[in-house]
Amino acid sequence: MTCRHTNTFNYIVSEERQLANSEIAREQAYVDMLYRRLDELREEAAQRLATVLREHGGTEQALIERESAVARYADRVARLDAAENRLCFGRLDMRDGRRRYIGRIGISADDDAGDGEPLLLDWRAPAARPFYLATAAAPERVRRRRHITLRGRRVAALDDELLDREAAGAEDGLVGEAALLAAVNAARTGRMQDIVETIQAEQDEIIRSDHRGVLVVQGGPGTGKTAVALHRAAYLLYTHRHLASRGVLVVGPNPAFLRYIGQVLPGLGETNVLLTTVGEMFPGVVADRPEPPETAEIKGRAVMAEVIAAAVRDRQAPSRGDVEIPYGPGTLRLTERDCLRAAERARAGRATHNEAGRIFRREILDLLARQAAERLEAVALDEEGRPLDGGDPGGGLTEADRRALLAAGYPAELLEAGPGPLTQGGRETMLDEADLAELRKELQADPGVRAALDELWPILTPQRLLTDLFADPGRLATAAPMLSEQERKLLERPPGGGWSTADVPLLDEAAELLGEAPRTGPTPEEIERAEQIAYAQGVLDILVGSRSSDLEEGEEGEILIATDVIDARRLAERHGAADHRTLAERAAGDRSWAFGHVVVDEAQELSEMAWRMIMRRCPGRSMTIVGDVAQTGDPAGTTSWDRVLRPHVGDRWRLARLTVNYRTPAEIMTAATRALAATAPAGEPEPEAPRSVRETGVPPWRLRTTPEELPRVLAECAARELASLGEGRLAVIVPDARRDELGEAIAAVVPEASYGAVPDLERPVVVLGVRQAKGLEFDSVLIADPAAILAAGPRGRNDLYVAMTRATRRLGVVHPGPPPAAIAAAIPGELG
Ligand SMILES: Nc1ncnc2c1ncn2[C@@H]1O[C@H](COP(=O)(O)OP(=O)(O)OP(=O)(O)O)[C@@H](O)[C@H]1O
Repeated sequence: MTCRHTNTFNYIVSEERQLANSEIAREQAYVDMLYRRLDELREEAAQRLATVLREHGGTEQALIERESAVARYADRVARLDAAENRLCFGRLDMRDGRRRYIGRIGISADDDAGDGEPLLLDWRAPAARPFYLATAAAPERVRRRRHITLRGRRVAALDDELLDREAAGAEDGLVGEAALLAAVNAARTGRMQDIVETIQAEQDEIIRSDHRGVLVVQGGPGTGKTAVALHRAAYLLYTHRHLASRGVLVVGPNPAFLRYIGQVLPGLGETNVLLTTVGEMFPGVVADRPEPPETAEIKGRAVMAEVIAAAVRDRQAPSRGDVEIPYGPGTLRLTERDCLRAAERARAGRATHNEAGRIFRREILDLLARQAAERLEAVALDEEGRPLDGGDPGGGLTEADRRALLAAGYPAELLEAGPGPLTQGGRETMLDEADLAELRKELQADPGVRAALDELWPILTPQRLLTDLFADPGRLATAAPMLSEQERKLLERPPGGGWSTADVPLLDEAAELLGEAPRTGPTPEEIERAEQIAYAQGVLDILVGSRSSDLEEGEEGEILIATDVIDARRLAERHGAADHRTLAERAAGDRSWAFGHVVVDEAQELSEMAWRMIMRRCPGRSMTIVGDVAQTGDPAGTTSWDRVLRPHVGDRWRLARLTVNYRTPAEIMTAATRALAATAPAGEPEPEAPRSVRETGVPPWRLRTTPEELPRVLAECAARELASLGEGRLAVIVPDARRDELGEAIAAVVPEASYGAVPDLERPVVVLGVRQAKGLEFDSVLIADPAAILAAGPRGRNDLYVAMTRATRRLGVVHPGPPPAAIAAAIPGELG
């Protein structure tokens, strides 16, 4: 399918014609009025914000109200600022003669009245919907749809479609062809743009879907999956305002991609959104450790959940025979049965490992305390149970006992006379409950006992669990008998060296089972809070000091002063305890944050373990999942939506499809599909290629070189492409393993080139490893050494397909030696 211009009228504006064109002048007047109103609203919101920021004091309730007003007005200011660029982009002329202007936000003449005809409709409002849906075949009471192009605050062009059947004769469903073509043909900037002006009907359907559960959007390259997912997030935040308090999580494939899409939602005025990669989802962990793909693949398997659970269990009173603990002058003994029984009790409540550990330790300390108590008595009583110096056993220890016990190394506190006798073995003992509690405390502080307890049921952080597991083949063998020896070998590694992306879902899984580890020291927040309280105390001291110096001696104060009604803690709360972090910042630091909606982009890349982690972030299972199983590059990634989703939502998910490619011209799309088909394993169905929205008449090309010459030839090609590109961006996509080497060679010839772990996508040239190119797009793409991309792993063919479909205009391939079959099939002729 290609665009036609049957029923559109374009008003192309040059400086001279602009004034002459009465239509444009009329629209300009309307747009001027909208911007005046926008300025007024901004001014109002900024003033309100400034006023609440100036307020202080008052009750706790007033503080809370003030905080929420600050957040509300700051949000409003951000929204109004975001609307500046292309405030209004459309007009609908309805059959009944009414007009609706469509824009980035809704604006009415009187903001407080809330009724009356709006001056501008938010693109997400139901009344704006015909702008995206109306066609000549189904005009939805629309007579004319007008696209208004603004440059700054000036109307630069108008593009009209008349939606009556006679004028139209159109039935292929593309809406606003001229505006759409202008958008898809525009030079790329390295940052994704929003598509509010040209959303197509099949996309609108998904963006506004009222499906509350899991919505999967499957579509080929360039069909707007990312764009649709982001616009859906903006739509949901607008339509269901309560979502803003839980926020929306967007999970993308890599940091470069997040930067690429990073401004779309703020540009739509939505800020309660956290963008993240899987590797960034465990607070406090930076997942930058490289790892062989085979290891990552094993770590991504669902069975690793069982491995982690077994690894945790293996740390709970492992049966290693009786335990002897040196204590005081003797030894305490725990039998294996004692330990197992305590472990059973600890596990009975289905508590997390660290919570259950508290129960286990209490049980064991009880046992040890009783043993120690018996030993105490043995020292203090003769064989018949009589006190050594004739004292009364029920009445506590005599002075002589005390001296003997102190000399034997028993703590002095225990030898204080307790409140009453304790029965042990049917007879009264010298020690009562308070003594036993004291003994427990002593035991707990004893290094020998602590070491034994740590061995039997250590307090574990996820990091410690995984470090110990991977560092110890014995532990691995116990926890992962379902893996082969060779697979376990791939998991082994010495402690230290940081974390890989595939470790992150395992850490998260472990955190679920372990629960919070009791902290040994204060958190930075607690330290800050203590400082706030100390400061507040200082303020109170000054107040009290000055107040008392005003009073005569003995005079009672009648005037209420601060300390009469408030203490330091509450004063600190009033002035410093408000959490000023944005919702996204708070959510990013909190592993247990439950998001209102989760968007997963390039979802085919996620491993089964990563899905488990993401599902935990969204207990309500309100999700938009977008991806393309034909683009799966990660060996642990998805080949079937049903397979990955079934364990989490059964069959309660819906599939929507996108079929039109807005990025890749037909010539390139055909080549990419041929390359994919040429490498298809036997029995795999023909890949379904999305229909490109346009042809460019520029065929992809390929050039043969030698392995030695590749860096030089590639750099020369990059320089040539850049020169012919003018505005726009060029990507050189290379095998992952050669990214830096080839990046350096290219940068030596083309100094504008950026490469590295997080390259600057706004530079004219960027060199990317093939996995970094996921989800991105460029005006021109050069692919280097396709054979190495294909050979890099089991999903090499998908990676090559992704690389080929990143281009919006031109594609070239440079291959050392003969082309691999996929490239020969895709691009038959070689450049001379
Ligand atoms: N309705 C539209 N109007 C204008 N541009 C659009 C429209 N839909 C998509 N596009 C553009 O098409 C390009 C591809 O969109 P997007 O990146 O969302 O596709 P995708 O399906 O996620 O691609 P891939 O899976 O290959 O990464 C983007 O430049 C996007 O802005």
